[in-house]
Amino acid sequence: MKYAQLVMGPAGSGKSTYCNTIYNHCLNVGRHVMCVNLDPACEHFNYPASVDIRDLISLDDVLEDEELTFGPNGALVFCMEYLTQNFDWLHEHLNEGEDDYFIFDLPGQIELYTHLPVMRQLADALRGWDFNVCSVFLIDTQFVLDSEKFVSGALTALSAMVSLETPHVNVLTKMDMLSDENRQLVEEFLETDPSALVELDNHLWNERHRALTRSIAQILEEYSLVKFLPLDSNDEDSITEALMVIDNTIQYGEDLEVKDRYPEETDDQETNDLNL
Ligand SMILES: Nc1nc2c(ncn2[C@@H]2O[C@H](COP(=O)(O)OP(=O)(O)OP(=O)(O)O)[C@@H](O)[C@H]2O)c(=O)[nH]1
Ligand SMILES: [Mg+2]
Repeated sequence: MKYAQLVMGPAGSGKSTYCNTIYNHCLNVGRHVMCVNLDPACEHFNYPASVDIRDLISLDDVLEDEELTFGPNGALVFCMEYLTQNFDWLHEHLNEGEDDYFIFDLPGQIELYTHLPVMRQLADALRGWDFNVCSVFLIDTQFVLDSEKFVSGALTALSAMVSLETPHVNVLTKMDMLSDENRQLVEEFLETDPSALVELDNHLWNERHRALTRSIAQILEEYSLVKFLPLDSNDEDSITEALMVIDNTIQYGEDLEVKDRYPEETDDQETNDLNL
């Protein structure tokens, strides 16, 4: 088997930073993972990319083409559709071997996940090449502090989950940016459920639409979409914990000894307990 994390989420939610954080963490613990940039519009990222879509097609290629007349969003969709027509290129460049683990940095345009088929086609192609695929949906922690934003972020995550049909993990990014007070609020939220969050908020819109938000919260609970992993990229323990949940979701290392998965942590009882 081979393994793939599809890192998705709204623009600016921290996808490229997450890829870099996981890459560096794995490097530090002696574990081999590879990053793939599939954002044709990106200008900069810090991880070394094993494959970069811009070698196939970049947003600028499309915007500068005299025969194509797209704005930036149409051009991005064009690039992603071009990728789906050139999956052979991707497969050849991944050149994956047994047990290889890839992290895919994806674009932030949300329509790519919610109602265009390209991401589903990518997930299907990877599954066809014997990858275990897991969607890692990133949401900025600020969203959780505001129930309207939370409902909208969670529904987008749900929509991606339903359309991709991959195992799915939600990650709350930028935990390091929270004040102590807000961090406590988020931690309380992680232990409660969305309906409690909706009840807590006395915003005017929410007062008027309480029945609607309550129903939405109920749907989120029924789909078990209430599980959010907090990630503080400055805290190694937080990264280790989030990665462990994602690895379990992706079924990484079920055949490997714990010592091979976490080379420096074989004596760590907590690690062993969590993987039983
Ligand atoms: N403090 C802090 N800032 C973060 C974190 N993750 C991302 N950022 C910042 O948020 C901004 C967006 O991060 P990116 O990683 O580029 O987000 P992205 O989702 O890849 O963005 P797009 O590719 O444009 O959709 C950058 O300024 C990052 O430095 C984090 O964990 N903590
Ligand atoms: Mg990015």
